[in-house]
Amino acid sequence: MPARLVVLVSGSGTNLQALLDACTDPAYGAEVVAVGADRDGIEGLARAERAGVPTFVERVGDHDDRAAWDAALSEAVAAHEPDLVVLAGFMKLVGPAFLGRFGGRTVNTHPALSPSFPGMSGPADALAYGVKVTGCTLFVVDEGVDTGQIVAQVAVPVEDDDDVASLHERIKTAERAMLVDAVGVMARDGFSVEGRRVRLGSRPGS
Ligand SMILES: Nc1nc2c(c(=O)[nH]1)N[C@@H](CN(C=O)c1ccc(C(=O)N[C@@H](CCC(=O)O)C(=O)O)cc1)CN2
Ligand SMILES: NCC(=O)N[C@@H]1O[C@H](COP(=O)([O-])[O-])[C@@H](O)[C@H]1O
Repeated sequence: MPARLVVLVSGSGTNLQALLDACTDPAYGAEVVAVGADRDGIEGLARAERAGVPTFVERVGDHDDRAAWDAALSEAVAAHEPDLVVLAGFMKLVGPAFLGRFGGRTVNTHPALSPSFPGMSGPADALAYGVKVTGCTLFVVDEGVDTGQIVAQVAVPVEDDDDVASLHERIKTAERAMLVDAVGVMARDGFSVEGRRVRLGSRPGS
């Protein structure tokens, strides 16, 4: 049985598209069973619809408070019975209700080499700092901001003439490959977390 993925997005969804494309190969070992978002009208949702994948939207403003939103998001995700939840450009912090249900099996892709440059502007912060190498990180989501245990990282050079857009595009090319590779291994072979360390391929027989 392929692993069931629920993917959460807030924007253009190119990382989601990479997963959708990978999942067309049965050997990949996973299927995207639903795509959720915190806002309407984004290309990420359109990509899911074109692929025939069910979608849902939970907007913070439609709920009494952040905790109610977090609970509603958790319910919407749970309805699709995921094995793994992938935050792929999802620009909201998930909270205690979500992590109580999906903690340890939710991963987020981030456009910087953690623990450097957490938050919503990783490429801009790396450029402003003047680093010569940045990259992308896939990590297991915890209650902090980009503090979870690291599953995979790929380094990306910063070029002298980069602006934020050119640097972010170079990172995103590496990020899509990293995401597809790591999620595929997690889906096929399992993973375990011991302290800060993530071990891939911990399923018996893998
Ligand atoms: N509990 C966690 N949730 C999420 C994490 C995480 O590490 N722990 N990673 C994020 C993605 N992220 C950057 O990597 C990130 C996303 C959003 C924010 C943030 O402050 N968002 C604001 C709203 C901004 C907006 O709507 O445009 C908010 O949540 O109120 C910081 C970091 C995925 N979630
Ligand atoms: N802090 C979260 C964050 O910065 N996320 C980043 O948003 C982009 C989404 O691209 P996509 O919508 O084309 O997949 C990705 O680079 C992702 O890492």
